[in-house]
Amino acid sequence: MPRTAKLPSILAADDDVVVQRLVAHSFEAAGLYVTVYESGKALLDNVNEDTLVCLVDMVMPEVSGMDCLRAIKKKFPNTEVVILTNVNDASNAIEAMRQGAFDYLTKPFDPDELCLSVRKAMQLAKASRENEGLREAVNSAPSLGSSPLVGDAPSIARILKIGNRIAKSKNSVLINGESGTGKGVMARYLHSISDRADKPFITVSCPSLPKDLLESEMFGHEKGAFSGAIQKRLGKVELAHGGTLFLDEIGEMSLDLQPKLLSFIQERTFYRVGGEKQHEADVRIIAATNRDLQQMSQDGGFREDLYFRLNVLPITMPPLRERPGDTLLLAQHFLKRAAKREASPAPSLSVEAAQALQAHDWPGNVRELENVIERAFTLREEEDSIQGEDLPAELRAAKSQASTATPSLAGKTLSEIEKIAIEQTLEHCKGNKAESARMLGISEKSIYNKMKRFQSGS
Ligand SMILES: Nc1ncnc2c1ncn2[C@@H]1O[C@H](COP(=O)(O)OP(=O)(O)OP(=O)(O)O)[C@@H](O)[C@H]1O
Repeated sequence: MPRTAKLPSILAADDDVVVQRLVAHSFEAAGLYVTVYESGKALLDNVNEDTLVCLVDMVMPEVSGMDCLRAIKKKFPNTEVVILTNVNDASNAIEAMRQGAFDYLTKPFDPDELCLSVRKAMQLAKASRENEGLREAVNSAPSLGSSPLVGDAPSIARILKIGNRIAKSKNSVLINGESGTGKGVMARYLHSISDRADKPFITVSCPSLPKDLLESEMFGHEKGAFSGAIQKRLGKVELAHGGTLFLDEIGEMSLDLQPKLLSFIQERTFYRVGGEKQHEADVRIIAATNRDLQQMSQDGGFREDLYFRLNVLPITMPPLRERPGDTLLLAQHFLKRAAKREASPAPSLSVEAAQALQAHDWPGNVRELENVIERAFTLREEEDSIQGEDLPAELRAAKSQASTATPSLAGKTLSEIEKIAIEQTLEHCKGNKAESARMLGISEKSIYNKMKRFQSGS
C-alpha cells in the first residue's frame, strides 16, 4: 500500500518496510511529498509523465532497481531516477549512472543527502521539461569540458529563466560578476542550450596574452605578418564560425584592439593580422568581466560604443555569499564529482563541516569552494565523511567565531530555540524564506506557520 500520496511528483520503491518508513519520514520532514511502494512493479504501474523523480532500491525481487531505471528512462526520459544501493554494490551503481540514473546513494543513507539529491533531480526534471536541451548543460557537456551549472537559489533560477530566452537571441551577452562566480560556466550553459550547441564554443582569455598577440589570437595572421609568423594561422573568430566566441575578462582588452572587435561585432567581418582580404564569420559573442565596464567606459578605460554593443543582454552572476543555500548544494556536487572520478562512494559532510562552509564569506566564490572541497576530499581522515578538521583553518575559525556570536541556548525552551534558529537563518539568507526553509530542512509553509505562531506568542 502507498504510504503517503499528496502530490504525484516523487515515487519511491523499496521492499524493506523499515526503509519505506525512513524514506517517507525523511521526505516529509523536508517538506517533500512522496508515494512509497513496496515493489518495483508497483512503482512502474504508477509512474507517469508527471512523475519528476523515482527513488528505487537496487535489489528488489522480480523487478529490480535497474529494471525500473531502464523502463522509466525508456518511457519517460524527463523523469529522473535516484538509486539506493548497498555499500558493496558500487559497480552496479556506476552501471546505473551509465544507464542514465541521476544519482546513487548508499545505504544506510543520510536523510539530508537523500533530500538534497532528490531536490536536485527534481530541479533537473522540471528544467528539462521546459527545455529538452538543458539536460546536457546540467549533467555536464563533455565536449565543452565544462562543469554542470549547479544552483537552485532564486537568483540563479531567475538567471536560468532569462537564460533560456537569451540563448535563442543572436545579440551579444555581457556576463558580470566577481571572480569565481561561474561566468564561464554560464557562458557554456548559454551556448549549450542555444541552436549553436553542436558548433564550437571557443574561449579567448583577454588578460592571458600581450595586446599584439591577442589580436592575432582572435583574428589570426598571415604568413610573415610579424617576425615569428612563419605560417598562416587562423584566429579564434574563424574557429568559432557557426558557434560562440567567449571573451573572458573583456575589461582587460587594450583600447587599440577594441575598435577591431567593435567592427567585427557590427559587420561580422575582419582582417587577419598582416592580411588585406576581408573575411567573414558567423559568431555569437558572449563576454565576461569582473570589472565595472560602465564605470571604465565613463573613465575612458573602455570604449563606450563597444560597451553598449556588448551589453545588449546583461547577466549578473551573484556572489556565493548572497546565495548561502547553494553552498552546500555545490559542496555536495564537488564531493560527488571527486568521488565519481575515483569510482568510490561520495563522503558525506559532517554537521560541523557543513556549518563551517556556511559560516564562511567565500571571497573567491565557487572557485574557492571547489578548491576547499577538492582538498578536503583528498586529505580527509575518514573515508566516508568530511569532518570540520578536513577544512582549512580559516574556515574553522570563521565557524567558531560564528558560534561564539550565538547566544547560549542553555535554559531556553525548545520552542525558543526553534525561534532563534529560524530568525538567524532568515537573517543569514537576507529574509529569503525559500532558501531558509531549504537550509533548515523544513518546508517554506512551515516557516510561515511557525513565524505566525511566534508573532501571536502561542
Ligand atoms: N554554478 C556552478 N556549478 C558548478 N560549478 C561551478 C558553478 N559556478 C562555478 N563553478 C566552478 O567554479 C569554478 C569557477 O567558475 P568560472 O571559471 O566559471 O568562474 P568565473 O566567474 O568565470 O571566474 P573568473 O572571473 O575568475 O574567470 C570553475 O571550476 C567552475 O567549474
